[in-house]
Amino acid sequence: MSSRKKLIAGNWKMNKTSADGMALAREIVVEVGKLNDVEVVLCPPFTALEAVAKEIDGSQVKLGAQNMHPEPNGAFTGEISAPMLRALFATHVILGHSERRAYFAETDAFINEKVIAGLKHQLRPILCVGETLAEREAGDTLKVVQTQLEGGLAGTNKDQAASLVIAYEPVWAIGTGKVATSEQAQEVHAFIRGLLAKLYTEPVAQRMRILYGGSMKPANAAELLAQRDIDGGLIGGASLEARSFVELIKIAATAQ
Ligand SMILES: O=C(CO)COP(=O)(O)O
Repeated sequence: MSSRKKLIAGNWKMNKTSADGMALAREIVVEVGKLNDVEVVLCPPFTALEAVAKEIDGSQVKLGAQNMHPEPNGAFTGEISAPMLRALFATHVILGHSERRAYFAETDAFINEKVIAGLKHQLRPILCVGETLAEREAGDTLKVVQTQLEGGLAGTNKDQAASLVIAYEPVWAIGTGKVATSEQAQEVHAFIRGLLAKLYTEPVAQRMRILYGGSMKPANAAELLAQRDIDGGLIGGASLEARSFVELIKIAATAQ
C-alpha cells in the first residue's frame, strides 16, 4: 500500500473542438468533480483549454496542456509558452510524449529545457518516457528509459521533484490495444523509482507519482493500479468518452 494519491490524466491528443471538450469536461465534473481520493487532470488541445478551464472551475478536476515551448515569449511561430498556460489556469503540462519525440523530433535536451521552464513557471511537468517495440526486443528497455529520464530531468533538484510526475508509456502499447502486462509495467516503474532515488533521495522518490500509459482502460486498470509502483494512468483513447474515463477514475479511487 502506498501513501501516494493516485492520479488519472486524460491526454486528449488532437481530438475535441472547444465545444466538444466543454461537453466532455462537464460530464466528468458531474460524475467525479468532488472526488478527493484521486487526482484528475484533463489535458485538452490548446484550443479547448480556456473552455475546459471554465467547466472545471470550482471542482477538484485540474487542467493540463499537452506541450509547451521552453521560452516565455518571442518569435516562435505556432508555439505556446508556460505563462500562457498559467494564464488559463493550467497546473500540469505533458512533456516528452513519444508522439512529440517521434513526429516532431524532440530530443531529451529540448524536453529538459521545457521541464526546467515548466517548473520555473509553477507548472507540474508530466514527463513521458518509454521504449519502442524494437528497443524492447533488443533488450534495451531500461537503458532507453534511463537515458530519457536522466536527460529530461537534468539540472532539477529534490525540492523541485515534488512538482514532477513521471509517465512510463511503452510506445508499442500506445493506441495499439496491446497493454503492457502488470509485471512488465511494474518492473519498469520500480526501475524508474530507483533512478529517482539516486537523482534526488529515497524519501523524495517514494513521494513521486509514476503513471502508466498505453491502452489503459477500465478492463485492465485495476490490475495495473494494484502494482506497488504504479500510481495512476495517462490515458489516451479511453479519456475521450466520459463513461470510460469516469470508470477509470472510480477504479483508481478504490485502488490501494
Ligand atoms: O499516449 C497515451 C497517453 O499519453 C496513451 O494512449 P492510449 O491510451 O490511446 O494508448
